[in-house]
Amino acid sequence: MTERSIPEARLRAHFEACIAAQQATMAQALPALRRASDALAAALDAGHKVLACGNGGSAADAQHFAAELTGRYERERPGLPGIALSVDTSALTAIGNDYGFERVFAKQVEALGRDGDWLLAISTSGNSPNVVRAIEAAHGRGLRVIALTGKDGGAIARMLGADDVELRAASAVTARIQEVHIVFLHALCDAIDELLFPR
Ligand SMILES: O=C(CO)[C@@H](O)[C@H](O)[C@H](O)[C@H](O)COP(=O)(O)O
Ligand SMILES: [Zn+2]
Repeated sequence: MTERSIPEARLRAHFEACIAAQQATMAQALPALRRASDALAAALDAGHKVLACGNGGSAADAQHFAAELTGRYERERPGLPGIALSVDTSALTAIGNDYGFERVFAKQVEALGRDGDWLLAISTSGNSPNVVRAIEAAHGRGLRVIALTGKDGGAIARMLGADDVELRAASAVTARIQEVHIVFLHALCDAIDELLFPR
């Protein structure tokens, strides 16, 4: 076992930076989060579905959210239609191999997306080309977009329409942005439960 030990101050700094990012985001994102919550709940209530995509940690977030829709969040309720586009290795490798990695989500959006569905597009930089292409495909298929971003919102912020919603984490650090994104996603789950399945 190593005799080296990480200073507690360094560990504390993670929490402090996370808290600061959460507070800065809370100060500016609640109206957009409310709009996203209401829109998503209404779409699911009308029988539409959510497609979710992102890379790396954001792929995990997309899967996490889809699982909370199809399974459950905090209360017992019927499953809701959410599909993560990052989970099908055959689709990812075939589309990536045949069309290029930039098309891995877009091609699935074209195949699965229907008018009235929503795309949950997650990118901390707002610049991942395959997420950008997924949003283009979504717009072409009549889907609206909830984009989870950070930094300056990147290319994604500039391509959203008036019917889309950007939820931007107020941080320039990828890890902090991801931590805020998880709060956004759990808040959306809670709002969906509260609006569609009130206790
Ligand atoms: O989780 C992390 C870093 O915390 C990484 O896996 C990270 O998600 C990857 O580098 C992604 O490719 C970053 O893409 P994006 O958030 O800029 O769209
Ligand atoms: Zn990470």
